[in-house]
Amino acid sequence: MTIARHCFSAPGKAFVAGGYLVLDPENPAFVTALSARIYAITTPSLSLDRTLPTITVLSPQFQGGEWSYSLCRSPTTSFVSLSAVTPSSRNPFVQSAVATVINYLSATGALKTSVASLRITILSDNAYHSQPSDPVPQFNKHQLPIEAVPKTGLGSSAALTTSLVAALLSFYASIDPVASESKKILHNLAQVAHCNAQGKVGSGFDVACAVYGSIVYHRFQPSIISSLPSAPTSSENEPEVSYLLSLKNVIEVDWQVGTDACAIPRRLRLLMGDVTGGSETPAMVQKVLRWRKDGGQSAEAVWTTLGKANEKLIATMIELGEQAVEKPDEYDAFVDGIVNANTSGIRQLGLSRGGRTGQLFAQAVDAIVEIRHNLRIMTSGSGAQIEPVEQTKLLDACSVLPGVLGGVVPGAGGYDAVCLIVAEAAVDDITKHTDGEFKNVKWLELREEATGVREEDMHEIEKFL
Ligand SMILES: Nc1ncnc2c1ncn2[C@@H]1O[C@H](COP(=O)(O)OP(=O)(O)OP(=O)(O)O)[C@@H](O)[C@H]1O
Ligand SMILES: C[C@@](O)(CCOP(=O)(O)O)CC(=O)O
Repeated sequence: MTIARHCFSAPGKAFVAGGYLVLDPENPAFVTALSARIYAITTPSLSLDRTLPTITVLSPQFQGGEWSYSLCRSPTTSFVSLSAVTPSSRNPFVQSAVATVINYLSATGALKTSVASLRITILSDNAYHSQPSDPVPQFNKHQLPIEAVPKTGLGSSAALTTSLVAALLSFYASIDPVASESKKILHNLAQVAHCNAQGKVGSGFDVACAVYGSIVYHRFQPSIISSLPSAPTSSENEPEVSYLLSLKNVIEVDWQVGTDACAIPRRLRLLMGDVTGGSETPAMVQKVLRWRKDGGQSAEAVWTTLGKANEKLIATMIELGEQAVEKPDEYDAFVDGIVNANTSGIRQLGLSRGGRTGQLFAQAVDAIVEIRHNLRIMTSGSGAQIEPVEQTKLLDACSVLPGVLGGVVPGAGGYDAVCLIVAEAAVDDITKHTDGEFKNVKWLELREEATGVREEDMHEIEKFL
């Protein structure tokens, strides 16, 4: 008998524009999906003779990467409780993904009465975690538990949760999780599971990007998730029934999230520079929100102007993408000309020639300058180090390199990374800069890959198992 194995993968993210403002559902954020992915491979168990089916998630790249849960379904309420077979090692994201999907499927009636056991193997691209400087194999193995391996900030928990939810939906409900009609359910389940595991309701841009790929994101109202009761921990009929009902409602209702596709236009590249440092996002969010609340009209004016600059960058990227398709000659001629020009040179060229394409390039440069200007006002006003002085120097140094349209501190900002938009043909020369202003930068081999969750060809993956 051949075992039907499947593999679903989801990408990491770069949060290019819209940090903080995205917490208001009306504001857009530009989030691009990256070439770094997390893969979840299902292997069904052949033995169906267990009284309690188990779901085992293995993450063989990390020490102790095995989390196993026995499932027990209440015959009266259909609530499924999980008991950890490996209680000493906890993985909140794995546990939450399993509990949320299985209970949702139990609530809808899609979960069969005799549930088969399942093993899911996780593989994650090396880019998610810091690697030693010597060459490492693809899917490198670490000698430490997952929580102890330093992260690079690409949204590993969102990609993990999304690929796991996709694998579980496919196996237990024969749902094709990557079909466009199922993506809403996949997205909502992954958001609920991710928020529960994180213990907070964030804006959800990382999960949305893992599902939909590169997008203009508008968040959901946080009350959608915060209104969901916590999963009952002792077996009592009434809370179990009401939990399942609420879960089903929350997953199936329209969250009105914005997930329109928006990618970096062809022949341009997103270039990420890792800057060794770290930032505490929740503390920064608190400072920014306090500054906005206490800052009166002047803070509100900065918030609004920054929002307009974000919208301008997004609209420009969308229109440039259209130009690249509809006016390929004009577009290509202009892109050929910017490889030797720096940020202000590209702006000049754009204003003096290049037709609509040139105007759009100049507009992109301006939008990035305006975003950075307002982020710096927010930095000094709030005390949150969004674009700290060191990052200002680095971004300014980047903008005098040929082929650089501009760059920002991604996400919440801080000392983690810089994110540049550059001409593809200039990448090799830009990444040669590793001294002086660039001495703390590690140029990453990542690129944008706009696709969200997808099913992989098992033949390609098999060799890594
Ligand atoms: N390959 C993996 N295997 C198992 N668990 C993983 C894997 N990758 C991530 N996780 C889970 O996600 C947790 C990391 O989540 P966390 O939110 O701290 O990081 P992140 O999503 O990468 O953050 P950031 O938003 O800064 O990019 C790990 O401790 C682990 O529980
Ligand atoms: C500040 C914020 O808008 C972005 C945080 O992004 P990151 O964790 O730095 O990738 C918070 C959020 O969107 O949840």
